[in-house]
Amino acid sequence: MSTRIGVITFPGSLDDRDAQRAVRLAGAEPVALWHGSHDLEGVDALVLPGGFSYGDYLRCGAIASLSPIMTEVIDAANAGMPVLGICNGFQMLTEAHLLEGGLIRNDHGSFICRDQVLRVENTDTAWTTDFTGEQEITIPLKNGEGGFVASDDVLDRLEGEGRVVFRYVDVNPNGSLRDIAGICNERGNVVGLMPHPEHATEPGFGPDTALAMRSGVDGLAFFTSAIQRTLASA
Ligand SMILES: NC(=O)CC[C@H](N)C(=O)O
Repeated sequence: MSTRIGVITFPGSLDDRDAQRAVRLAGAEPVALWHGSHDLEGVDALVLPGGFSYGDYLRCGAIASLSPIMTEVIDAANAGMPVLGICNGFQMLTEAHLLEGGLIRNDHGSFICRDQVLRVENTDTAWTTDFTGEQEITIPLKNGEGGFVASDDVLDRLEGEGRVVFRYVDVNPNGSLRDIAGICNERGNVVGLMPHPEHATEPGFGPDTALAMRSGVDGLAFFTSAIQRTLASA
């Protein structure tokens, strides 16, 4: 039986279909879940996708983090289920306090869209075991509120505990403190990042490989990692 990975659609989600496709390309079964439901339909892992939930009103992800299904997401995350928040999904995970810190407006004040190089600094999380340590990957970045902020204490703790999972390389595109692109919770089952792995899973449809000199499918390993994790704990 294949791993079933749920992708939650919120009002204003944009990348839910791409996330479902990435799950399928990685070899798992995508399960479409709705924010207004209280049923995770027995999935083995969860993706909170990118987009503009509730039109980014209040703060990006703030209203969606109060959706009915988030009660179940929080319970599942606390029980150890692999949960990945991508961009708007990362914003929701910080708003729901499943991840520390917060995301604020890019320091240059504009929406940004680019192929971004990241360094994978923790390969022990549920979503990164298929990377090698210090591996540099290129995946798309597209957001208006991607600046990661936290107090010095929290930043020191995240770094000290190896919970900075991804760091921006070459360019810091948004003013994120300490070049942080993504983090995980203490257990390593909940991961959030601003760039978009689901958009780099299919040759010819991801980053500009001529420019990046890379495969263009660096995002696939997020999903294959989660599949390995769910099979290992089955
Ligand atoms: N791609 C996204 O998920 C964007 C998230 C959010 N709407 C922002 O602009 O910051």
